[in-house]
Amino acid sequence: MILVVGGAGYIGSHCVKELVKERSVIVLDNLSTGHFWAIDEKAIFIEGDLRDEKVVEKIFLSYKIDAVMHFAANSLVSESVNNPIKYYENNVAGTLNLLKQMVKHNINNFIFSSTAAVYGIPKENVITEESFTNPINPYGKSKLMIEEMLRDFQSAYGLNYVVFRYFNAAGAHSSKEIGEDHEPETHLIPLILQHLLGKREKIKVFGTDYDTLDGTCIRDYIHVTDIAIAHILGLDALLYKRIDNNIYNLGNGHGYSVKDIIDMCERVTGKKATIEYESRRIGDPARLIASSKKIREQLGWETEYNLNKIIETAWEWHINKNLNKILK
Ligand SMILES: NC(=O)c1ccc[n+]([C@@H]2O[C@H](COP(=O)([O-])OP(=O)(O)OC[C@H]3O[C@@H](n4cnc5c(N)ncnc54)[C@H](O)[C@@H]3O)[C@@H](O)[C@H]2O)c1
Ligand SMILES: O=c1ccn([C@@H]2O[C@H](COP(=O)(O)OP(=O)(O)O[C@H]3O[C@H](CO)[C@@H](O)[C@H](O)[C@H]3O)[C@@H](O)[C@H]2O)c(=O)[nH]1
Repeated sequence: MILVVGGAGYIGSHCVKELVKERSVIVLDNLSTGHFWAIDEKAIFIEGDLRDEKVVEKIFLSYKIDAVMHFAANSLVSESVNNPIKYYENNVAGTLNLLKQMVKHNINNFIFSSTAAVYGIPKENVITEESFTNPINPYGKSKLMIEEMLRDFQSAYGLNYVVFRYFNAAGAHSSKEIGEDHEPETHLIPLILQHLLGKREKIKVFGTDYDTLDGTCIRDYIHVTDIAIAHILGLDALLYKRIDNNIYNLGNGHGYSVKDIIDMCERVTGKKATIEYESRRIGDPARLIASSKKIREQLGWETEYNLNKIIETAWEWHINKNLNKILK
């Protein structure tokens, strides 16, 4: 049985959908940013907080857990700058609590959601796992601290782990049942699509004076189901001892500017956006593009969704969600 912590959230719920095809799954989530409706009905759900030792211990005593996938975190960069306590408490202390219980109950396999934010402002145009890590905000720092904690737990207690550093997760499940649904929403693609659906007056572009071709920031967008598939491959590799203790970037290897994304959203939806140009958002690096060569070579990961398909699935999900609301 696989324990998915944060399985009601955006990326966690997509991983649960893949996992339940082959395995028994139990989800622990406090529903702080996730949704009960997003959890696949084949999974067992326990509403609780990962910082609550009793809740976590009860799960480990009640079920035979083969591996833990850990998605639960707070992950808003600007919030982390203003409220670092929340980030060190939930991300770092919460993960420590989970790992302590894993050691106590002799559960050795762990998959962790890290982020491109651990690289800070990278020097390279394309980032490999060997690129220097130098996070510039408490969110990125909290994730890097956990990565370091994992190394120590490996050498002291024999914990086997895989860390995935996601670049910009986007898109929605092909069933249109689940997709990105954050409140407040801060991510570029859902904000543009909400605007094009008439739910927001305009789309703001943060910064037009970056050292990029059109002056706006460049990111590497990766479909949430491609991320989920990487987790399945990582899990199998861990359980069948083909790898241990590895860190992998998850991205498509293509960089798109904010303007490119708006253009593509307009093309997919057939609608025209109203754009407002603003000054830079604090803490945004100009360019984040992943090399995912390592996971492609070692685990045979292949991505299925290009930017066009990412935005198409996201758009279908937004329309479907809107329809469901109208019908209710
Ligand atoms: N979305 C991205 O582009 C992106 C990029 C890089 C890394 N990540 C990382 O991926 C993971 C998932 O991101 P997401 O976008 O799905 O976020 P999300 O907010 O949608 O999901 C997080 C889930 O964890 C739950 N949770 C939070 N704190 C908890 C706690 N103390 N106890 C129990 N449950 C708790 C939330 O209710 C939610 O369901 C996070 O760790 C995030 O840092 C996300
Ligand atoms: O209204 C908006 C929202 C965003 N942006 C820009 O769009 C780009 C993408 O922003 P966003 O969608 O907020 O994602 P990121 O800030 O790049 O962060 C995401 O991707 C990172 C990895 O690359 C992860 O660490 C984070 O958890 C995840 O939120 C950035 O240049 C933003 O400045 C705008 O111009 N206008």
